[in-house]
Amino acid sequence: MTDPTMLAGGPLADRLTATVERDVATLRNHDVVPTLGTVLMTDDPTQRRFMDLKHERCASLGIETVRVDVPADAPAERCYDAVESLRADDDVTALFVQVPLPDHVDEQRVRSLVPAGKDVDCFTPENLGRLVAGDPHVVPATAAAVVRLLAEYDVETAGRDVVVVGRDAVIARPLAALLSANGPDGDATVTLCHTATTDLTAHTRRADVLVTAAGHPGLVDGSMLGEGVVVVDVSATRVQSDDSDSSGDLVGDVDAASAREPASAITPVPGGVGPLTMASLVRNVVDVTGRAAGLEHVLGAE
Ligand SMILES: Nc1nc(=O)c2c([nH]1)NC[C@@H]1CN(c3ccc(C(=O)N[C@@H](CCC(=O)O)C(=O)O)cc3)C=[N+]21
Repeated sequence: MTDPTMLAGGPLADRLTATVERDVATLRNHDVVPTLGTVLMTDDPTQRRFMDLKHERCASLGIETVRVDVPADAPAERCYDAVESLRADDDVTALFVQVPLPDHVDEQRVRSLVPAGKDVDCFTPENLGRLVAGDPHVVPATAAAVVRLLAEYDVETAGRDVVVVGRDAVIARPLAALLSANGPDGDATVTLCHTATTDLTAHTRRADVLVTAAGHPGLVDGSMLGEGVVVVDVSATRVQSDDSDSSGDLVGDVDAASAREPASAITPVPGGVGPLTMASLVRNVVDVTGRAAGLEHVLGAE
């Protein structure tokens, strides 16, 4: 058996990021400063680290940031107020709310508080609706990352069976809409599997392309895969490694060791979808900023 192709996201992410860097400079030459406002409401160190990475990346590209962190046990109003303050701040050109939010926060209310024109994650009802209708204003960073990765490695989607494990509104559902849309990078037959799916293996075994976004390490192993499947693992869960001094390893939902045998291609975790998610997010920051300033035409195509 030949080893599977490694679907590394880094090289494409670097190319995409280079175009973002040029566009930031172009916008600044037009006196427009791309500025990302973020809201994070969690005590989870992994989620905090993801947010740190976003701010570091923005800083390195010349994108300003305004960061609002709310403790996980604070009243929900603190979260709504944070979004409203960034909404009202004219210097903030782009807005990102990291999920998951605590259970006592009404996520649907938060979605409605984000202005569609500042939304960089297809979080608002309007932008989600446009995406499902086939006219996206902005594509969620993670879903965009998966589509870009499949295109980069010439993984055909037309007419093929794509099985997505997950049903959330930031990754799984938008991704299903994109991959089943009429046209390039679409035309797939998409199945969404989730915690109420009775026989997960029956679905994963017949997948041509399997996308996992459940956040459950080990949920899928090699025995659940069909021969030649392309595996895209979106999840990145931090687990304690044997080395108790380390902060732990990032792992996906798929047991990579046993998946190697059947898979024809597989994403590494980390180094697969993650770097492309970051690049897609900063791409969106520049796009919504340019659009709001009427400078869409000066931004370089990717
Ligand atoms: N509304 C919303 N949209 C999101 O897109 C979203 C979110 N909420 N909540 C949290 C997750 C997590 N996320 C990541 C982004 C980049 C990396 C990334 O850059 N990963 C690198 C490095 C990881 C590391 O070194 O820790 C890699 O996988 O190679 C990972 C994870 C976006 N998320």
